[in-house]
Amino acid sequence: MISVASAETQQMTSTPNLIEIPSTETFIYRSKLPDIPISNQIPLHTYCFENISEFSEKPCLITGSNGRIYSYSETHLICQKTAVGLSKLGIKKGDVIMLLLQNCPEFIFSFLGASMLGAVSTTANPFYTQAEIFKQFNSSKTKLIITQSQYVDKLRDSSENAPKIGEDFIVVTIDDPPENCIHFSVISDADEKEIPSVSIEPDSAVVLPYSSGTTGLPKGVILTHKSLISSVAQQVDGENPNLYLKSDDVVLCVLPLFHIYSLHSVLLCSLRAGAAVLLMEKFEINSLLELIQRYRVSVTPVVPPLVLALAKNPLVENFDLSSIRAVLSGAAPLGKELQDALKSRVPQAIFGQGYGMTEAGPVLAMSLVFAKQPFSSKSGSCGTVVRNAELKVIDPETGLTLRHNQPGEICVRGPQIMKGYLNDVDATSSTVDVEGWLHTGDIGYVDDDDEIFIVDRVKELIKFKGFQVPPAELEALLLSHPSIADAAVVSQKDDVAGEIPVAFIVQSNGFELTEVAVKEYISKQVVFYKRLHKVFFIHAIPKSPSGKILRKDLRAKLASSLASA
Ligand SMILES: CC(C)(COP(=O)(O)OP(=O)(O)OC[C@H]1O[C@@H](n2cnc3c(N)ncnc32)[C@H](O)[C@@H]1OP(=O)(O)O)[C@@H](O)C(=O)NCCC(=O)NCCSC(=O)/C=C/c1ccc(O)cc1
Repeated sequence: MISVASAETQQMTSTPNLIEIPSTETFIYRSKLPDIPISNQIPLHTYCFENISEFSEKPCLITGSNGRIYSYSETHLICQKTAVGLSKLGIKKGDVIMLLLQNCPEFIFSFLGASMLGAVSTTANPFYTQAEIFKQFNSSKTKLIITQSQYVDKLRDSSENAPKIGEDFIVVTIDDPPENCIHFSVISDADEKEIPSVSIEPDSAVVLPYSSGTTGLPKGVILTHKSLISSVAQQVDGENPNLYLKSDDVVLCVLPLFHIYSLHSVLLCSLRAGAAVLLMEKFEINSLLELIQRYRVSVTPVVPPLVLALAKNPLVENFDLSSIRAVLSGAAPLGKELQDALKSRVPQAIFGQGYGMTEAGPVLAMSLVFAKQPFSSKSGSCGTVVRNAELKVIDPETGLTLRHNQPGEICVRGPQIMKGYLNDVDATSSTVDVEGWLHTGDIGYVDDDDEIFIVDRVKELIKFKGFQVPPAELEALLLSHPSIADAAVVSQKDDVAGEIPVAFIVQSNGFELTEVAVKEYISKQVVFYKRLHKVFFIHAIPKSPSGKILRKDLRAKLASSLASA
């Protein structure tokens, strides 16, 4: 639905002899679903468990690895106990804890327990290197880390001024605790009656994921109680929810909870709706299929590489996937051929895409095929804008809004978007403008049926299997190499991963460097998905007069070298 909103702000002056510029209309897209009242003035945990009396004895969390099932009442109780346990370790309102965990029940107990104290969880990939973990640790001012014992070695930095476990921060492990660490049971066995009473403002942070946004290095994205509640409500609340989840649904949680897609659209949406969440620590096709069959999984939020695995792997034929009623794909574009290939294997399921971005809190658009009273949707579309929000498409040069079918930068506004980047006013103001519009850096258009199609990206970001690879981070590492004079990292299309990072390098005079040496230099310092897949040696990095890397030129170079190969 399109509505013509207030005329764009014009600089009007009272000087009589100035020519008046005709006002320009702003075209704003809204959901086909009506706005709903959203109770976003309460804390996130209260909102998630608000309807718990309707399903308190139903399964809430199912642990795929050992079959342990936690009912809603049990989950709620352990979250409260964990809140008390964390507070006994000194965690209080406004403090940050780091969840360095794969998917497991303790992730949820800790996240919601911290929320109950008004504390904030920063989420991180346990595969991060020591340097990556400590960057986020220092930036977020983490006081306590919850992790698994196998990752504790990475938290021991022997350099002199580095923070030390037990002295400068606390480490809690969910399995046997190594030296100076505390077992999770110490916090989860606390007496829930001792829960401190805290007043939590809707605008206070509850989660702090890291994202590089449209440009630069990873930054802490402040998502508040209000923003996350709004985003969950936009999906699952109202008489005709956009993403209709039922309390007898079993929702697959194989995507990592340390990213906002899974945290929001799998966990929080399921909790609000009373559905069961099936937790898988890591993706492995055989156990995934076994678990879908055993627990009659009905909703599967996925990313395109998982669609590929399910569509192509011959093992799929050996399992009963008839329980799946909905397949939601997000985080990267899903091609029609791939969608159709999986559709032929699970013909009873509805397919659709969601469009999210950490900074957008996260969901901008969701396919209406998932609504309780659904609308049809075209393959390739990533949905229509969520309710209680506005979306516009602007010409990146002029900032003027574009109408149907004209590609431009997608912008979104609503109560769900981030409060801002942590301690980074400049990055915040170049992402969220003074009128509250979040500029995504994605180029797309809205068709005549109000469906959104993403066609390109103005942002630098590379997405490997849905994971963010910020080129600026790899470029900074490359430039720290003594034999590298200049460097640029861009994406190359890839059938399996979607995109892979490749580097263009200018060598310093007189030094000989090999592709293997450059790749090794990077892979030692970064998590697996940021590794370079190819290195090209060139004489100069193409740059604009202001010094900006001309990434489009490099991508074109790449495409032509591939074509001639
Ligand atoms: C499940 C995937 C698709 C595939 O996993 P994989 O096949 O294991 O491949 P990986 O490349 O990830 O793993 C690399 C290696 O790490 C290994 N590994 C891996 N987990 C383990 C392990 N727990 N132990 C031990 N070895 C391991 C794995 O086995 C593998 O080893 P190797 O085969 O030797 O290379 C994985 O890539 C993945 O989770 N990707 C999704 C990332 C993601 O969630 N992104 C979302 C960002 S936020 C966003 O964009 C929001 C959008 C959004 C959109 C819509 C919405 O509604 C809301 C939001």
